[in-house]
Amino acid sequence: LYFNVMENKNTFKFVVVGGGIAGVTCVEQLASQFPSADLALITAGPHIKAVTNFKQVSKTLEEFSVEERPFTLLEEKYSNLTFILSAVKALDAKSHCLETTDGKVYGYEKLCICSGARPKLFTEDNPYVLGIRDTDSAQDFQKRLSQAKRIVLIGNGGIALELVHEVRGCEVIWAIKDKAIGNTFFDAGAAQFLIPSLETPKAQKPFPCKRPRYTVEETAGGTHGSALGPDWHEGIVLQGAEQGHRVVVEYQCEVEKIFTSTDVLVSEIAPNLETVGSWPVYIKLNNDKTYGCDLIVSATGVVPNTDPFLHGNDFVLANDGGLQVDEQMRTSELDIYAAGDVCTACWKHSPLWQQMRLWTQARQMGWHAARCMAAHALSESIELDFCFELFSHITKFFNYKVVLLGKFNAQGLGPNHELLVRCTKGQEYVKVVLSEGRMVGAVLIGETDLEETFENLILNQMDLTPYGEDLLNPNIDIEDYFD
Ligand SMILES: Cc1cc2nc3c(=O)[nH]c(=O)nc-3n(C[C@H](O)[C@H](O)[C@H](O)COP(=O)(O)OP(=O)(O)OC[C@H]3O[C@@H](n4cnc5c(N)ncnc54)[C@H](O)[C@@H]3O)c2cc1C
Ligand SMILES: NC(=O)c1ccc[n+]([C@@H]2O[C@H](COP(=O)([O-])OP(=O)(O)OC[C@H]3O[C@@H](n4cnc5c(N)ncnc54)[C@H](O)[C@@H]3O)[C@@H](O)[C@H]2O)c1
Repeated sequence: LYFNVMENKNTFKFVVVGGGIAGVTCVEQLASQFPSADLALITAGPHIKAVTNFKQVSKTLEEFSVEERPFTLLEEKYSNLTFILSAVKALDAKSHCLETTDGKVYGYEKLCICSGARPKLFTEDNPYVLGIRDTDSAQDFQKRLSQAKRIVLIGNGGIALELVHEVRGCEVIWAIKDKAIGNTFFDAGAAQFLIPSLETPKAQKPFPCKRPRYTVEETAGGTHGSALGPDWHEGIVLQGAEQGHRVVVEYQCEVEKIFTSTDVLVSEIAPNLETVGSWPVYIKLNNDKTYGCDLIVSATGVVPNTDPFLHGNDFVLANDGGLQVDEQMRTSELDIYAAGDVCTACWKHSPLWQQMRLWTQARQMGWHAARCMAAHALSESIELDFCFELFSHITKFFNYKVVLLGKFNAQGLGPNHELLVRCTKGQEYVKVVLSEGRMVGAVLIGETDLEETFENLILNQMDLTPYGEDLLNPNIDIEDYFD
């Protein structure tokens, strides 16, 4: 790729691509660190994601709200920041130039790519299969759900856990590959604790839409801005066509075939079909069950948005399709950094940290990338931030507070670990992962109040062998114990 309009290009000291949490955190940090340098934020939609109410809960645990705001607020705050509302369509890493879909070319001294990720649907181009990613897709889902009597949900991670709890007035067939629900966050024990909540009727509550727009295709076509309705912050109610709430979990199965009754004679493909009705679409699972339904939701993970940046350049990609970054958030191309969902952390991780594509990590990476870009611009160096020492995440599933610390699912530990578990039905589930007597991870569900103490025990790697099972003894005030 060669940009022959080089002499007319606008050049900035720093350019950040993407108005999600990673990009906004990165550009804000740069703007305040270099108040007189020219900076640009290029993003495909008119709204940006802002981190608000940031609270450092403990050394590594953090909580914050995410608000969608018009970009003008950023421009008003930082006089040295230019906001470019367009999508990047090409990059020439050698000449340090970007081209946007409106044909303009911008030069940079240092660039940070924060273009996020998009849903990885288990099947493409099927009008009955949808993914949830942003306001548009969540509202599309809401509309189609309002006419639906039955939906099939594929996937067993964060989105599936949230949806299965929020959808009302519609039967949900939840088909998962695993033996237990919520495999990206929980083990079978925690899943067992949560299962009763699947059937518990709950008060109607809006489903939070947490995602900005994802893709270039949607936004560059000129439709941007139309999707974000006034009720964005109110969330949306996920109500089906009927009353009640029923979830059927189909364990250890995968999708074999999707078909409509016009495709073939349903009875030939699915002789075991229990409910022969006229459904718009049918889904055959490899456990020999077939369900008719109104729509299928694919909550099967994400794929990094790297396409516009790759052609003609030499980025090294990780197995998950992310741009590989080192501990300074540098990609393999000179002066190009990446942060958030688009990148894959390829440095030698601390034994207690792993990457998960989450808000918290998007914020941390955006912030760290900005500090590295700033340091390198001044020919200084910088160390990996402390937040990458220990994985920590606070969230909510099925209305329970959930805290995950370190190797919470004994990831990568092989047989070399033991578990301590304490569980009070309907109230709390506490699991501790120990390796050679040291705490290396924990799952805390409910109001356990243990997060800070456990975080300290994980960080200081104290030998806990002498305490044995007392570690989780509810009659011992563990905080006092370790003071
Ligand atoms: C439904 C849902 C619920 C979630 N819930 C949680 C949760 O409860 N807790 C949690 O920690 N995480 C949650 N996540 C994950 C979290 O939202 C992401 O990890 C995080 O938002 C990633 O931020 P990001 O800035 O890297 O990317 P994104 O937020 O995806 O932002 C990418 C930005 O880049 C722009 N862009 C893309 N391509 C281009 C281009 N070519 N040119 C210009 N701009 C471009 C986009 O318009 C967008 O502004 C959830 C995700 C989903 C989908
Ligand atoms: N509260 C939270 O922390 C929260 C909530 C929602 C989403 N998120 C994040 O948002 C992102 C997207 O969420 P998600 O739930 O789509 O992704 P995820 O990575 O959390 O889960 C993907 C799930 O899909 C399954 N899967 C993958 N391919 C499949 C296939 N072909 N057939 C059947 N199952 C398949 C995986 O086994 C996994 O259970 C993730 O990064 C997630 O961590 C976080």
